[in-house]
Order: sequence, then C-alpha cells, then structure tokens
Amino acid sequence: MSRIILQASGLCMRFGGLLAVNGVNLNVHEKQIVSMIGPNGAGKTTVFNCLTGFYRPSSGSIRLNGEAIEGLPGHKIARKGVVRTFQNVRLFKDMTAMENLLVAQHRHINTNFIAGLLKTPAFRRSERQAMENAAYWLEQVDLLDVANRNAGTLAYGQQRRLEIARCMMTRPELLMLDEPAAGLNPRETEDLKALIGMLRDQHGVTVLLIEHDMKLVMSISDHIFVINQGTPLADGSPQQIRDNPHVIKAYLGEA
Ligand SMILES: Nc1ncnc2c1ncn2[C@@H]1O[C@H](COP(=O)(O)OP(=O)(O)OP(=O)(O)O)[C@@H](O)[C@H]1O
Repeated sequence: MSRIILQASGLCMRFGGLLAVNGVNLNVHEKQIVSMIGPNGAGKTTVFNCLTGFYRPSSGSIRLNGEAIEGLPGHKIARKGVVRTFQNVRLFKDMTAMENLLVAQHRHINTNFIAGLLKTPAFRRSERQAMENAAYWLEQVDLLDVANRNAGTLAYGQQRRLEIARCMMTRPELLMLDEPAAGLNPRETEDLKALIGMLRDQHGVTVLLIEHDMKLVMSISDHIFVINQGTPLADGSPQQIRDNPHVIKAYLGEA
C-alpha cells in the first residue's frame, strides 16, 4: 500500500463539558480517496477543524508526512499542502469565477509592490501564469464558459466545483472536502464523483471527505472511517463497512 501522508492518533477535542472528538485515529494513504462518515453530530467536522488548524486539539497527535502539525495555525497547514472546502459554499459571490481563482493564486504571484507598480516583465509574467493556471482549472472543472460570470449567479453544483478548482490552484497534496455532495442533485453528484476521481487519477491528489451520501461514499472510497458520538466505530473498505453490524446499528438504531 502507498505511504501514509496524514496520520491522526488519539485525537480529542473538548468544548467545555462536551467531548466532541474522543480518541479518533486516522491514517490517510497517498493518492487514496478516504471518507469519514458517521451520524449527525458525530464529530466529523470537528475532526476536520483539528486537522486543518481551525481548532487546536485538546490532545492527540497529527502528522503530515511525518511532521507534527497539531496546533499549527490554518494558514501554515495550508502552506504545507492541506486545503479544504466547507459544508456551506464560501465563494466571493460578487467576483467572477475567474477572479475567485486568482484570489487563491496570490501566494504564487510576484507580489513585490514596486514590481507591480512598474509592471515589470517579471510581474507581467507571473500575472499571465496565474491567468493561465486559473483558465486551466476552470476547464478541468468544466466552468470555462462561465469564467466571467459572478460566482453568486452560478448553479449550486457549479459553485461547488468552483470551490474545488480554487483549492486546486494552490497545488495541494491533500484535498479535504466537507460534505461536497450536500444540496446537489443526482446529475451534479455524478459529475462531482467523476471530478474527484479525475483529481486523484490525473493530478495525484489525495482526498479526504466527509459525506452523508452513502451511494457516493461506497462507490468512490478506497477506505472509510466511521465515527459515532466522537468515538471511532470502524474503518475498512466500503464492503467491510457496509457489512459491519456496529455501523448498521449506529445508523439505524436498535431494531
Ligand atoms: N465550536 C463548538 N462549540 C461547542 N460545541 C461544538 C462546537 N463545534 C461542534 N460542537 C459540537 O460537537 C459535536 C460534533 O459536531 P460536528 O459538527 O463535528 O459533527 P458532525 O459529525 O460534523 O455533524 P454533521 O454531520 O451534522 O455535520 C456536536 O455535538 C456539536 O454540537
């Protein structure tokens, strides 16, 4: 099996008296599509928030390519190649699709103030590269024809794809998607599935997702982690998870 790029061990997150995450372990292997599932309120988003530096975990360790990252601020973790989307779409709605991608590119553009003021050849070159990169990603997510439309006017499925393209602009190693299929119709969900598969197969990105759409999870995942009430319940292949009586009970309750 491929090497582990992200490893969380004994992860705990406490909010006052509530232990929202209690001893979660995760191993994410390079170039795999890994899902985290569990009933509402199980602690999935809280795990994401710990992994991406939005929360400092109460205890436990998180390693990215062997390096301890628990407690690092979000922007430092993002710089190390871990990017994410959120449950609710977070785009600049009054900016065009293209502009939304250029914003993500700012770290790679030559931002030297004088160079920008004088529009030096180096500045123009980095600007052109940013535009080309944005156009490339718009094409990859099938949004090139709406490049100049404001993000807020796009269909919901298009907005979700634009968010993923924005993540890809920063050339991540690990892409984390929080309920990417929420609010999508079946056609859009199929497109999303194809897109996630393409990102892994053609761009070598590793994907960790939280998702409630079991059809999508079962068909796309190499490995699935299940958490319930903050605690790890099971992990394994889609088939192993589908057949696990503890998982069935957590979702359906006692018969
Ligand atoms: N900032 C916070 N302060 C206090 N409690 C929180 C906070 N964030 C989450 N919680 C609580 O932690 C628990 C886990 O929430 P979380 O959002 O991680 O669950 P989830 O599995 O992502 O749920 P869903 O599938 O419904 O999105 C819940 O009881 C929630 O109310």
